[in-house]
Amino acid sequence: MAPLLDVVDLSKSFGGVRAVDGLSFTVKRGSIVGLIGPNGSGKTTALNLISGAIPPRGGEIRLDGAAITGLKPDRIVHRGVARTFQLVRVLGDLSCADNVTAAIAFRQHPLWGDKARHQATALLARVGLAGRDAEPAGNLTYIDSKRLELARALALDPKLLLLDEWLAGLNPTELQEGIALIASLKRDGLTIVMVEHVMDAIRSLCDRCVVMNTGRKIADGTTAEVLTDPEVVRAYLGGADAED
Ligand SMILES: Nc1ncnc2c1ncn2[C@@H]1O[C@H](COP(=O)(O)OP(=O)(O)OP(=O)(O)O)[C@@H](O)[C@H]1O
Repeated sequence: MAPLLDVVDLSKSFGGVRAVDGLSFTVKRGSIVGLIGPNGSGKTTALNLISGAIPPRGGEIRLDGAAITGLKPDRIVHRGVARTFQLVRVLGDLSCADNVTAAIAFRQHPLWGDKARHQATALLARVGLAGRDAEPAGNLTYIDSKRLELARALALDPKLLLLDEWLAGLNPTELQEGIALIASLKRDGLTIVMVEHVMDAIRSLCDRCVVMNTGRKIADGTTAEVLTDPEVVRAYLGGADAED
């Protein structure tokens, strides 16, 4: 079967910095791929290119066989890509339910009124925020604001979910809950690309990993293969960037 996501020779420079330099990889439908590498290796830039936040200098991105390269973020959402951000983005003055209904209005086939509210309630429950509909988002703890941001991404009804360090900064108990939640999204059929430094999460969730260093791909394979690759160990796992 054709891959859900096909990234071909993608490039982006900022001034003289080649943030993403000839990056190619594919993501099979229903799989979780980890995008890993040291700080500044180009991972977030790659997510920004796939989600349309910034246009690439060169290369192509195909979703379900159709090019999405250079489309505006709202068009890419409509094609089926949603994301979370490294620094959580929720609307702090609005209730949790209103945060999710606002996102539902941006999907390709929006829902309104009661239908949107019911869907928001279900999505909040899905991410572990059952019964929290009326709570102001600004009152949430760090993990709960991450859960809410995930509900907002799911509200866009994606085929492909991009997670930018969604598991960063969680305590050990929260981390296990977060890993279980992401695993349950995969069981529901979602395809996921996750930028992550938390090695426990990468080991337990990712079918494959793509490793970047200074904008280039240095390894691509099953998680077990990649994490024992001598070049990966030298560039990343031996350094201080990976978290146990
Ligand atoms: N908007 C920008 N303007 C200028 N340089 C940028 C910009 N965004 C990223 N860069 C540079 O591009 C390179 C790749 O950055 P990027 O944030 O993609 O790396 P990363 O692998 O996600 O890092 P981290 O793990 O720290 O989040 C870095 O050298 C960074 O300084």
